[in-house]
Amino acid sequence: MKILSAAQIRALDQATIQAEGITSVELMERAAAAFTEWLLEKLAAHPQREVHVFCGPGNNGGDGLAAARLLHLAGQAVRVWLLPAARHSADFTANHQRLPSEVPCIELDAYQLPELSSSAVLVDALFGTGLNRPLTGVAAAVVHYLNNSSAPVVAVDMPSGLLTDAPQPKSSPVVCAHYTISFELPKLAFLLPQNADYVGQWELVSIGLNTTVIHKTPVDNYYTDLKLLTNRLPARQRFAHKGTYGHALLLGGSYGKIGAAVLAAQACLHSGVGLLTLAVPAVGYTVAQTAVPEAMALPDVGQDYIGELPNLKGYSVVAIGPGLGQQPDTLRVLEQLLRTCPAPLVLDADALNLLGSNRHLLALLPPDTILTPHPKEFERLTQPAHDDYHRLELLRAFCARHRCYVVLKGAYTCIGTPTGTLYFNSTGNPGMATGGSGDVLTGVVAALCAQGLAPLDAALLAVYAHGRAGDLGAQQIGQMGLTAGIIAAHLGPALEELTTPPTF
Ligand SMILES: NC(=O)C1=CN([C@@H]2O[C@H](COP(=O)(O)OP(=O)(O)OC[C@H]3O[C@@H](n4cnc5c(N)ncnc54)[C@H](OP(=O)(O)O)[C@@H]3O)[C@@H](O)[C@H]2O)[C@@H](O)CC1
Ligand SMILES: [K+]
Repeated sequence: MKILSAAQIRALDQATIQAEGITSVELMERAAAAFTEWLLEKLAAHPQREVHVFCGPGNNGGDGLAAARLLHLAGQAVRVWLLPAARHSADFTANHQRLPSEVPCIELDAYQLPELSSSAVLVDALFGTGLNRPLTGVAAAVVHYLNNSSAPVVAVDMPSGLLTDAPQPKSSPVVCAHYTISFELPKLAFLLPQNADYVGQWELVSIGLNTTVIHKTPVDNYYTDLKLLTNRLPARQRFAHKGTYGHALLLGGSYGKIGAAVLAAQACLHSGVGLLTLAVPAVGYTVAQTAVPEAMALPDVGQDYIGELPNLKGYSVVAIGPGLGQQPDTLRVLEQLLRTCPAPLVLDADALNLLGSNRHLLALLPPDTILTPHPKEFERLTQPAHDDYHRLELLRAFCARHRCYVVLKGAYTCIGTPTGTLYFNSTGNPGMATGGSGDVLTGVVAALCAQGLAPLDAALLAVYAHGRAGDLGAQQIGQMGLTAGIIAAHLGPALEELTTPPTF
């Protein structure tokens, strides 16, 4: 799915109106109907709750007015509160006029805001994608009022006060919605941790915006869904043998952290790799042979940490990092690897920390290398970010400069590419915030690279499948009970869902 800017969304609305020969009020009606349908479904179990719709002066307020009418027509108790304004949009006015006279519609007074019961449901239709400056005056007072209410708040399209694709000034109040019901496509603001308290749980409802125009709109940001991943993962071939699916070399583990290497290895094997060699320090040899008998174990000369680079001949990918430690000898191994690796390279965890504390080595990164940092590891490679938007700028610059792919891990893991396009992942859950989860991801990325996938495809599919495996695991034992091992165990079904079946 594409992620459009506020300006592009406006243009798309206009293009849809033109292409379909409808009026903008008719498009607004679709938006209001989709929102109302969502809300009525939520209210089905609590039909006695009164809905209070807070409307601003633009089309977001128009959506609110139209939704209030539709809720009333559906038999729902509803009340409208209007923000005082000098000007209103044409579609606001049209829907204001269409509001049945039985629906109470009252202008808000900052000094006398209504007292609402906690059983009420509050709809925030103050401002949407047209916000162009911080909220002040009555609008700011209403936002504070909504945020202090004990009733649930449902935002129409955007929580009011939040900008669609840029950070809002610190002084600007923003509605903290419990739910945000947004139209057609996700907004960048929804995907960043700094906005989590504003956006709450977000959902998309379709209003039939023109697919041809969406297809033609150039964007820098994508939200990775199943459709975007179609045809990227080939089905396994009938006459395949283990050589068909590549040979991965995984270097990791140190005293006390052999488990990280083991988890990465298990994930790699669950992700379709043909052969796996697991290079660990001597202390981990028996562990590796026992825990992952499917892999060939390669004991290092170092007892507690890796101190020597194995012969790299014959491998289709090399991954290094899980549980690696940051010993000087290991740093030398990493440098030698960067200088000599003939195969695609995946760097994670301590391999990234070693790079972060020896930044001159970044110049040695082979093009198309995949790095899988969490935000702290990424900052060690670049600089501290002022906020989540700045971090995305740093990500773009880093990937362009080093011609690499960076998998920036988080709730919506973001894959940066050398061309500047960012891909935000849509799968996964908070249960995956647990030790070893990242090691599992490294194993999946390595396995897909070993199978000959291009780095972008490998990164996109691995991140999606890893999240999906976490979701499947959580369905069975809940988010609290999720462990990295359980994520690894669900990779098979997750990847199966992504596999392209043979054409009929
Ligand atoms: N047909 C369509 O296009 C569809 C659009 N849809 C809906 O429209 C929404 C976008 O509507 P929109 O563009 O009218 O913007 P919106 O967010 O309502 O606010 C703009 C108004 O607020 C004002 N204003 C701005 N900032 C302000 C501030 N800080 N403090 C005070 N005032 C401020 C600004 O006026 P200004 O004062 O700048 O002249 C203007 O009057 C979108 O989110 C979706 O919900 C759907 O129905 C689908 C079909
Ligand atoms: K809103």
